[in-house]
Amino acid sequence: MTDGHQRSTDDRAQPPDDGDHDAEAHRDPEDPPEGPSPSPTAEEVEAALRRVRDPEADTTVFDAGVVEGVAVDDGAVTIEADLREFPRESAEAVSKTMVRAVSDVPGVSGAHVEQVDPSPDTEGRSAGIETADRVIAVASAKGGVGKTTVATTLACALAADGDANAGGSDDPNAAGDSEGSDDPSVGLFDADIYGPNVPEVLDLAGPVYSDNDGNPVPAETDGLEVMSVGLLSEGGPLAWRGAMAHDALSDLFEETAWDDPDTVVVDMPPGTGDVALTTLQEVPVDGVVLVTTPFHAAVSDTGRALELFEENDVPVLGVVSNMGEFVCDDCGKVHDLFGGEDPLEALDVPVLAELPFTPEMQETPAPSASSLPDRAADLAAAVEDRYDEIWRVDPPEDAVDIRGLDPETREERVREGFLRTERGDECFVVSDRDPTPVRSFLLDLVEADELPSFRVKRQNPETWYARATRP
Ligand SMILES: Nc1ncnc2c1ncn2[C@@H]1O[C@H](COP(=O)(O)OP(=O)(O)OP(=O)(O)O)[C@@H](O)[C@H]1O
Repeated sequence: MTDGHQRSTDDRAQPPDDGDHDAEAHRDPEDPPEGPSPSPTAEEVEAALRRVRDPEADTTVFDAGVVEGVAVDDGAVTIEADLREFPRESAEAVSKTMVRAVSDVPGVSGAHVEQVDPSPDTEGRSAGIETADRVIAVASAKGGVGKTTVATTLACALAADGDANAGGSDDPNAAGDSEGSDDPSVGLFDADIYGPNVPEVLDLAGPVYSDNDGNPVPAETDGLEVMSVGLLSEGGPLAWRGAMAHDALSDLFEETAWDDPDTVVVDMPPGTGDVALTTLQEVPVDGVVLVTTPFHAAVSDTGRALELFEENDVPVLGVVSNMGEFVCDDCGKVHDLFGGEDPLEALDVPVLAELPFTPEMQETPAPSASSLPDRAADLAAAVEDRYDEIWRVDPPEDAVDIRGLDPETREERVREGFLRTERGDECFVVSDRDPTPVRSFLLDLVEADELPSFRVKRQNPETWYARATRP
């Protein structure tokens, strides 16, 4: 991860403005070796960089102003460069060529490129996924069923909807960006650390900048903020396991500096393994969208994933049935790819969308209403409706409000409220912090092993609702 914001380029070595340094960088190969070469000077390294051409301009990377500084520390070279103007592939190629050129300088033990001048928009951010007003996870029991496709499409459609409302509605209470500006209000977090494909799907590349506190700032595409280990790992395959994966993901959840998003969509790791469980334990997920193909084996695995979410008190918003049919280009006929009865009915959750197999869904989505297929907007609308059905509840008049109270009084109020609730009815608690621990308190109180239901919802970082049904 780069930390360009914390780096000063004022003290960078100034490139020489004559050609003598080329000669300095080239030692005579006939000279007898004198043991390990000493660390080169910044000028020697710069001389090597002066031979690297800018593929976008008829000049060198130095003359084009791409290289902004060079630091040499005991043979380790840091090339400070501004590659933002290059298309992704060219940026990678230029980086590699610069590193190669520098590595040939005697005495260089290693070299890497650091992006300077981070995006200016790093002020006023807050770290941690809980700064989002709501978190929607997209999960699947099996790999390859279209989870990432659905997560990116959903995030783009929600962002496009926010933009449309922010820019085009006269209604100051319109949904979308609560500030009424066109600032990004939707984030996409790629938690699929074993196959972080989101950057590829959205055609995004690193480097990842950091804010003034050193926290990673999401990349941005047309107002959609995106964080992914794929942006941090330079695209190499990730072979993280167990604790390492857990730590990496936890850090990224805690440290990513978002710009006050209304919604963060999380592309979950496939399946119900350790990393998926970590996500559930560490992230306040307000609802999950399950993706499956309508094939009976995939659907029965999806049923197990559904149970996992329910056990963790995460409401299932519904299921997306993906790639169950395709529309023939020639005859226009819809072909059912799996046939037989629809096994999704057995899941007993709303079907939010049935997406056919279509090249349209393989295109790079963008958070723009004009470029997204109608079915993307329909999916977002179905998710919003279902979310509203579950969560947009006003606290009842007799809700137990424990905001701002000391711990003892909080306990007392919750005890009174719960014992006052009829058996089978819901007790509603409003808190200023995560009220999850209330659950075990209530279980002890009524000496039960389980509550018929217990749901926690963060309305915003200062207001949480808990709804507990009395057994
Ligand atoms: N409705 C669709 N129509 C056509 N192609 C699709 C559709 N949905 C997904 N695909 C394609 O199927 C492939 C797998 O999709 P995707 O990467 O979204 O699955 P995934 O469940 O996230 O996979 P993984 O488990 O590897 O993370 C991709 O090439 C994607 O473009």
